[in-house]
Amino acid sequence: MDVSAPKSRTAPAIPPAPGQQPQWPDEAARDAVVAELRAAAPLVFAEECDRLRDRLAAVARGEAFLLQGGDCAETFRQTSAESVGATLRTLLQMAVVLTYAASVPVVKVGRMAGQYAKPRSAPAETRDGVTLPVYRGDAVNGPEFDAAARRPDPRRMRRVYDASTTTLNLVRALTQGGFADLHQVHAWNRGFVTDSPAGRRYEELADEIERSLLFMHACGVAPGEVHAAEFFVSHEGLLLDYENALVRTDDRTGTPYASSGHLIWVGERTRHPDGAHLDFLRRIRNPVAVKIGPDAHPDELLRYVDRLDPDREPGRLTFVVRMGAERVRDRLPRLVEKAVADGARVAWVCDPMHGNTFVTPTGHKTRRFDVILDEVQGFFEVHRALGTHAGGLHVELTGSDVTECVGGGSTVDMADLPLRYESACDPRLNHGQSIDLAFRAAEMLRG
Ligand SMILES: O=C[C@H](O)[C@H](O)COP(=O)(O)O
Ligand SMILES: C=C(OP(=O)(O)O)C(=O)O
Repeated sequence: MDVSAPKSRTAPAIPPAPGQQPQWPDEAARDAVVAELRAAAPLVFAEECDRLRDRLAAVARGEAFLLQGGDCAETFRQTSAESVGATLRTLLQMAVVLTYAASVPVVKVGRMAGQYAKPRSAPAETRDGVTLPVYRGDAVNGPEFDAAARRPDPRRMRRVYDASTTTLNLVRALTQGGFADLHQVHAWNRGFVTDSPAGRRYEELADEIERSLLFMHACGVAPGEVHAAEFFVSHEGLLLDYENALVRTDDRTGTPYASSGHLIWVGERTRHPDGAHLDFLRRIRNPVAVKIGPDAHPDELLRYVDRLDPDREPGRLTFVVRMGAERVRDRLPRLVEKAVADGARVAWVCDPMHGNTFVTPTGHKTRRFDVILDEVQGFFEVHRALGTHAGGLHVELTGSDVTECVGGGSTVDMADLPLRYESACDPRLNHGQSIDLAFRAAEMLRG
């Protein structure tokens, strides 16, 4: 069990994350749900988590690239075969673009089957003079702006478990049952807009892949390897009642694992090195990640390494950097340098979404595609200059043609935002923008 005492380090004091846990109004109901979850079957298994740790070790060593993506906030309403299938297809398409165009193995991880709880900047929101608690994700309350919906309801944690079970069932069936077969590379694009530059580029690449597969078959190479895709799920480990209730001990080793998802991360707002969320990560053997914002101090990163990865084991710890395009070139180098000098063997991944959000005069939270791309570019530049590996991308995206981020392959502009703004929380890249980003990132990776 990973509970070694951290070595002492100095780090600036950051206030402990206040208020990101719901105040459940009905404690007896909370206890009853927690008891149910404690008795429930695990959603993921220790062996699968170990396999992902091995894959992420390759990322940390510079031999592979992580693609992690999905909704900002999953919702119960969208737990459907159509929605899960569209997100999965988008991620498979992006992975194929990155693999083929940059010739690196891509580790595929969804922000799926558990991404139902959201940290928020403010505890309440006001509309037309009425103030209500903020929406904290379907795990806690409802998005509708009325007092009953916004009241935290612990029974929602049971629904998270059920929705995650359904999503995982779909993911497992789709990735193992022929849907993810590389021969379907054209079919993955069916139903999506193909007359955009990114869509056309994808179709060309799919033609090339088909020709390569035919060539391989003609040479007698067995097609078995391309029939299924290895796919993992991840979410922010925010709601500690839920996460603790789903910890299971691995029979093989007696070690605790989070059974709520393969990879669990702690977000920018709850990453206090002495806080309860870090302590949760410290107690589980899954691969774990910490989001790193622009104000992170190098000493803090060393504390994360000491706490979460005392054995400096590649694959155990990933830093997901989300600085904002304006700051990444300036602030990331000293963090990477210090961590490397300390012997950390972490994977470095870029989240180009969370540092680049702004609200339009119409009240839509959005992000500009060019700015997202600029942060990715800055992230690559920093790693190239330091001789370290730009290990992956962490993005909020969906397989639908929503209009939530502006610019990019499918040219959504500000005036389009109200047309299909469907996110329950932050703006996501739509299908075309996601494919566009994959092509651009592949160029950077190849370069
Ligand atoms: O994913 C997102 C977070 O919950 C979000 O960025 C916080 O958003 P807020 O600033 O609207 O609360
Ligand atoms: C809230 C999130 O990110 P961050 O913690 O980086 O703000 C998120 O990824 O959903």
